[in-house]
Amino acid sequence: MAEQVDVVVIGLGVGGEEAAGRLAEAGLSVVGADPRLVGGECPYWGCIPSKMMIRAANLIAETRRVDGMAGISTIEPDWSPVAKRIREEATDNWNDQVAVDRLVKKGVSFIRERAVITGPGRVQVGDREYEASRGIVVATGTVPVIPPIDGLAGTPYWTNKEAIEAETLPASLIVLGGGAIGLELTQVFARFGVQVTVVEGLDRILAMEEPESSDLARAALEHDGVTFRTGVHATNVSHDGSGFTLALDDGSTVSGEKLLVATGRRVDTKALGLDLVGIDPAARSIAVDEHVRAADGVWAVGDVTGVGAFTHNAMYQANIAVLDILGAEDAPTASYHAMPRVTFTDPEIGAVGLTEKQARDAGIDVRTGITQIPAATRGWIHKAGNEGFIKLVVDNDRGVVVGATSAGPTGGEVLSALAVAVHAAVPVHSLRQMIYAYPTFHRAIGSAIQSL
Ligand SMILES: Cc1cc2nc3c(=O)[nH]c(=O)nc-3n(C[C@H](O)[C@H](O)[C@H](O)COP(=O)(O)OP(=O)(O)OC[C@H]3O[C@@H](n4cnc5c(N)ncnc54)[C@H](O)[C@@H]3O)c2cc1C
Ligand SMILES: NC(=O)c1ccc[n+]([C@@H]2O[C@H](COP(=O)([O-])OP(=O)(O)OC[C@H]3O[C@@H](n4cnc5c(N)ncnc54)[C@H](O)[C@@H]3O)[C@@H](O)[C@H]2O)c1
Repeated sequence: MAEQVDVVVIGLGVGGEEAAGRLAEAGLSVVGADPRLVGGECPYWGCIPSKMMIRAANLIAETRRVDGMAGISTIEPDWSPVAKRIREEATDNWNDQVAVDRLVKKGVSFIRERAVITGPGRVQVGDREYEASRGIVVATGTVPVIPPIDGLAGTPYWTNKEAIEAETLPASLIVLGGGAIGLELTQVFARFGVQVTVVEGLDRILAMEEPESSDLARAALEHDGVTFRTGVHATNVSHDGSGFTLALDDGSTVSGEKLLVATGRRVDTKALGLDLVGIDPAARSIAVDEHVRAADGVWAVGDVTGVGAFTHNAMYQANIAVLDILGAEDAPTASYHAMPRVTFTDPEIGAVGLTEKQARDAGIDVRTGITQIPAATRGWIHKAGNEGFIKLVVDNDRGVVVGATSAGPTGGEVLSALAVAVHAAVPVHSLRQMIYAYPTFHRAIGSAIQSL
């Protein structure tokens, strides 16, 4: 006999935790199911521990910049305080009791089990079945893509999980995939003395961003001692007990003590019962409308929607789902035209909205402007580690910025002004008249506008 509840939330990562907690606080009876840790990827194997690692690696880099500017510095990098901080401060040694208690205090019935949809409004969680009168929220996130390369499956390769959990560092590391995960972790490990080789199948790293961003990231990481192999694919992987060898399709090989696979993420919804509610279980992601509805009585939020694999997107969509489920009069609708993203390399590479190519492909009459951070007063003052640029992509017909990149020291913070401009479609002539404080990094936005 199915138990009656208002809502079942499947998956309690960032998106599901937010949706379940808010719905319970609003007075609904909510069951939240997750076989793993409440909070999901971001606090335990993603954003938070990786940014702690980046903070430590950036301290090393800043210390190395002292020479010639503030004296002489020496530094002996040591991974142990980083591994300790990740255990003690970030993840409670991968224990989610605090998060579980917080969720239960909000009124959510938490079950540490995998959930499966068994029909419209019906969900099986472990050995219990629920009938959800108000709806089901699917927030099951993604899992790492493991490419079908000969030999790889049988080897002890790392994904982000093992990389974040590392207590000691290898002497050398091969990173397969030059996207956000690969590059952030590459720079961390390189700054701690690991010999890193990045193997990227496309002809440039960070390929979803502007070509200028790819060039900047590559130059910065090469400065950290990283070797890049772009435009090549691994055809075979072998592990001899002490290290990995990748055979590449140009006939060469790459060797390293460890191998990190960072070749993207995929949804894992095949066994979720989605077909029973009219959703294609084999699709690359769960398609959602502007209320993040996926089917009658089903909402989907976060990475599983394929809109943008970012914590801020999971939170954004969770809010939309919550207000729609509650029938709020002024429930917002989703708009992704100003999706911000920051790759937390040093220099940070922030971007919002469309790249120049995406804008041209969309048929927009594009004008671009670019300014270099070292040429801006603050960049010149900053000197060591000042590399970066601001690039604007303007829709000529509408006279608004539809995309922007802010790369450099605090590039992710400088992005905020550009995100407002794209989000609110602030006219370019208005941005041109603004006063930009002197001598800030964000004042370079004014120079980029002048260069249009
Ligand atoms: C190394 C790394 C660094 C990152 N850094 C950033 C960053 O700096 N900024 C940023 O915005 N994003 C970052 N991300 C991405 C961010 O972690 C994700 O976008 C975010 O976690 C997505 O949240 P989610 O709720 O959609 O899914 P997840 O956090 O993946 O949670 C999904 C949950 O669903 C559960 N689940 C799956 N199937 C079932 C089922 N059948 N029943 C019950 N539960 C199920 C899983 O166990 C999991 O706990 C990073 C990711 C990684 C890997
Ligand atoms: N700072 C952040 O916000 C942050 C940080 C980390 C991750 N994330 C999120 O996590 C998602 C996943 O990150 P990711 O870096 O794994 O994926 P990604 O899609 O960003 O990059 C994967 C890279 O691997 C390459 N690749 C794929 N198959 C390959 C193969 N067989 N050989 C060589 N290269 C191959 C791709 O061309 C691509 O460049 C990102 O899209 C991002 O949304 C965000």
